[in-house]
Amino acid sequence: MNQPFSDRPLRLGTRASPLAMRQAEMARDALLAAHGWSADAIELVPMVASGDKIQDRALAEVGGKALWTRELDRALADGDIDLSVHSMKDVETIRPTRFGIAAMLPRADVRDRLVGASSIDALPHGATIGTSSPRRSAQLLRLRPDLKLTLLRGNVGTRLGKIAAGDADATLLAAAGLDRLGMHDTGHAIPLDIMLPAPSQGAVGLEVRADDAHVRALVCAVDDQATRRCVEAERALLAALGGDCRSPIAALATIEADGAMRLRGEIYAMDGSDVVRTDALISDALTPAVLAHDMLDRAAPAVRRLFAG
Ligand SMILES: NCc1[nH]cc(CCC(=O)O)c1CC(=O)O
Repeated sequence: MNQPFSDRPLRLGTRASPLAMRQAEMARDALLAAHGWSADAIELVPMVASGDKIQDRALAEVGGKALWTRELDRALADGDIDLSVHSMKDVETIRPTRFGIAAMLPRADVRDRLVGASSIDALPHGATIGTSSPRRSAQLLRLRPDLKLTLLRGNVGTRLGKIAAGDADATLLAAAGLDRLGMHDTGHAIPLDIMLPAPSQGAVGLEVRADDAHVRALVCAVDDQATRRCVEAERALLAALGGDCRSPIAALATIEADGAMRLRGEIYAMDGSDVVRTDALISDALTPAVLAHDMLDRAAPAVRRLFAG
């Protein structure tokens, strides 16, 4: 088959931010290559998400991850687009059952990068860090209680501009986003043993209507199974914790040399004063949900009350 439909291109919906557009192009290129289609077989449909219109308040205050997916969801449900491309990190753990993630692209660098200093240790005493992420705030305060946190929102480019303008001394950004925007030399990667990423960081997902077997089959061709397994485990941990984008939670699953899956997770008190960690090989008995419940059992009240699990 040398085209997705006999009479029209495949319509791929995306947020309109530069990073989202770049990720949509990656998804498009992967689909074109997998099927040997010519460029006109796929049409990109950019949509402005409500989350992109709200720049002045903490995202957490105004309604969570649905802000990033609402417009795309409506277009997908209505058939205006055939699939939507998401940063998996921004996708709610519980999605409408009428949709399904049919593929994940190979995962990028999962680490965070510090922009404005060469390392967390090198930050001056009392430095101001701009972020809107409860996870990054808690992790930074855990390492450096002297740091001041200030809200920094907007697209990657906007945030970098605010650092350059002196709104804060430094910020943390996902290496994946910087790399995809061609900013390979921006910032300094924080080692994973110092800072664990957000669940799903660095993964791009392609979502389809669950009842659309034709598009699902087309999209499955670009699925990276190792990425999918790992991201599903991280999302299962997040779901069992009852966490959302307001919860200070980090998680990373990796496939070990022998094929076993290692899952690391951390939940924090908002001010970093407390942390509960897990680091285990996943098995039939030791599932992400079991690890989540064990973490909550061990958590002090200040941590546990942040989670609904
Ligand atoms: N919440 C915004 C967001 N969603 C996905 C990424 C980066 C790309 C990724 O993690 O896959 C970013 C920016 C950031 O955290 O620096």
